[in-house]
Amino acid sequence: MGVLRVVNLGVKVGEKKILKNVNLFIKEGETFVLFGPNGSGKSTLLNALIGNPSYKVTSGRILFKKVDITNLPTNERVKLGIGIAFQNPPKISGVKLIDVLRYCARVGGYGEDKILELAEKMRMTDHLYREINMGFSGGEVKRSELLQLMLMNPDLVLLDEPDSGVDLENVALIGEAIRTLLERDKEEGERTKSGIIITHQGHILDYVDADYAAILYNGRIACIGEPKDILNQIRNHGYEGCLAKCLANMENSE
Ligand SMILES: Nc1ncnc2c1ncn2[C@@H]1O[C@H](COP(=O)(O)OP(=O)(O)OP(=O)(O)O)[C@@H](O)[C@H]1O
Repeated sequence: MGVLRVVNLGVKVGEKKILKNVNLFIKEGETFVLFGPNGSGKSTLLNALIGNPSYKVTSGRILFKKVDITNLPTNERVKLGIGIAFQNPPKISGVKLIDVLRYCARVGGYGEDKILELAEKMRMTDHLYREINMGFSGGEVKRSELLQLMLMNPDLVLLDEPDSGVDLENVALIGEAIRTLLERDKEEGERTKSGIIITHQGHILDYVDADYAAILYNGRIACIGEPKDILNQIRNHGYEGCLAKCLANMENSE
């Protein structure tokens, strides 16, 4: 069953058209990896999926669990089961991490004990009463974002560069957490959680055996394939070379 269907999506930020015609279909239990050059619109796509009002949908539709969410506010999308870990979440003075975690735990149906258990697991116990993201290191920000997601327990997990700027030990911790969040240790047919992971270097792929990947380029999604294969092609041929190869393969198979 399809959990997310994005049809002909166009999105602009301010006056700039970023996404032109994005089409995406994700089944229940599937994890999808999105590559693409800086500024190609990967974060824009995730922001549009979660309903950030700065990202205006100019065309197309977003369907989640068969509900048209294109015009729904973010809190309604969260209630339906979408969660996001931002690349650069805001620092909010006066709001402590624990306050945000309590909101997340309410969404996920968990109590205070689960907050403490997962905070320890994500090594964030010492940060609970600090203002959120204020002075957090890069790795701490990523662990905090994941902790929030773990407490919300969403059905569709949107992860914007969870592995960027993270040291090797933290990549392992984050990788294990994402694997659990996306139920990657369960058998294929038993997974109910789906995800989109944006990554540049692909470190996270050492921990999460994603189902497939694609490149966002020129406002569109192209070059769908096996994640490590696509990553190698990008490494060896660059984005444009990779896209040219994909096009050639498609023509040969027709
Ligand atoms: N609030 C904004 N106002 C103006 N332009 C914006 C805004 N947010 C994003 N953009 C522009 O939209 C384009 C796409 O940005 P986006 O962050 O989606 O790219 P990305 O693929 O995630 O890049 P990266 O790999 O560098 O994180 C960029 O040119 C960016 O400058």
